Amino acid sequence: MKILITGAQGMLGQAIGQALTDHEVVAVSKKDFDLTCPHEMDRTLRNLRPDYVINCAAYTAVDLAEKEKEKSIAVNGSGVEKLAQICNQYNSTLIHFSTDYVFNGSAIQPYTTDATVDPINAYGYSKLIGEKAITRISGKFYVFRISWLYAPHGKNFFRWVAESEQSELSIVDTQTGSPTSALSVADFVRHLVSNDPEHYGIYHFTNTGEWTWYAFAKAINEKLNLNKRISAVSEFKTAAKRPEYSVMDTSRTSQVFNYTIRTIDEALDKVVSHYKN
Ligand SMILES: NC(=O)C1=CN([C@@H]2O[C@H](COP(=O)(O)OP(=O)(O)OC[C@H]3O[C@@H](n4cnc5c(N)ncnc54)[C@H](OP(=O)(O)O)[C@@H]3O)[C@@H](O)[C@H]2O)C=CC1
Ligand SMILES: Cc1cn([C@H]2C[C@H](O)[C@@H](COP(=O)(O)OP(=O)(O)O[C@H]3O[C@@H](C)C(=O)[C@@H](O)[C@H]3O)O2)c(=O)[nH]c1=O
Repeated sequence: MKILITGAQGMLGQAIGQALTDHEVVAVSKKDFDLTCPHEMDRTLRNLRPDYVINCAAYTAVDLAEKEKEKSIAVNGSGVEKLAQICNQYNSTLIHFSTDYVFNGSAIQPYTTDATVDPINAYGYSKLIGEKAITRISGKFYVFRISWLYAPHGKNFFRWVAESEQSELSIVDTQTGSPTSALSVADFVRHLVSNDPEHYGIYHFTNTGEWTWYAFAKAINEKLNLNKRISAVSEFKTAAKRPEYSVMDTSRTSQVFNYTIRTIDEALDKVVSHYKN
């Protein structure tokens, strides 16, 4: 397969690039494929005619988005809309990633894909605009809502806990979600590209199980033998609100794609082992 990966230098883009070694991959980053430059995107797809476009490019600064709403929408909303149109025009299947932050967090059981969306921060709102545009344009598309992404590389919570010089961390235990390894997402994408059921739509992909950020930090601390003192707090002041509960139901994804998803604990073990080596 000929595959274009956008946002290839980001955390997920790198992980997916490393997982797709059996395919002809063209990896592009913001400087040559900017979601806010339709002509650049059109030219690339016209020349390349990829079977798949895996869009890992996004505006992901959750707190900054509160101040930069327009910019976040230009990338995650209008930019994604344009990309979906261009994929349609050149008959490429679009694989796109959205977020658990499209939900308001008031649920008490895992969100299914048809649960009501109601983002409570600007980033979630901008991602929802992108999802809706892709669905409206239709065509050959997969949107995977993922959550709390981390990896041995890139900027993420796992690396912050592992590398912070602070010996004591105070972490919220009032938000619950499913930390998801970018290595797991990449493995799933590899499986999808080789076994595409052409069953397009919106899906949830997370490692299975749930932790609070505090529980996640404790698990990282233990598995890496960091010996930090980690305490639970009920509040950590941030510019953007975060959902209190954003666990997503992944059962449909497992069924449709015939794929067993790793648990949060197994996935963390794997990231820890990569991180150490
Ligand atoms: N990180 C997380 O916890 C989660 C992420 N997601 C989603 O997963 C996807 C991948 O996220 P992740 O890998 O963490 O994100 P990163 O921020 O690590 O990577 C995103 C990449 O997109 C690039 N980018 C930013 N703006 C543009 C633009 N206008 N045009 C082209 N490229 C651009 C960034 O470049 P530069 O750095 O130079 O700006 C960066 O390399 C995103 O869709 C995100 O919304 C969903 C849930 C959780
Ligand atoms: C630095 C710090 C953060 N926290 C809290 C704040 C927040 O609730 C939680 C995690 O903080 P982060 O800023 O790493 O996480 P955040 O940027 O909210 O992560 C989100 O990113 C976007 C892109 C997504 O799509 C989401 O799925 C989610 O992964 O930890 C503490 O409790 N103590 C601390 O010292």
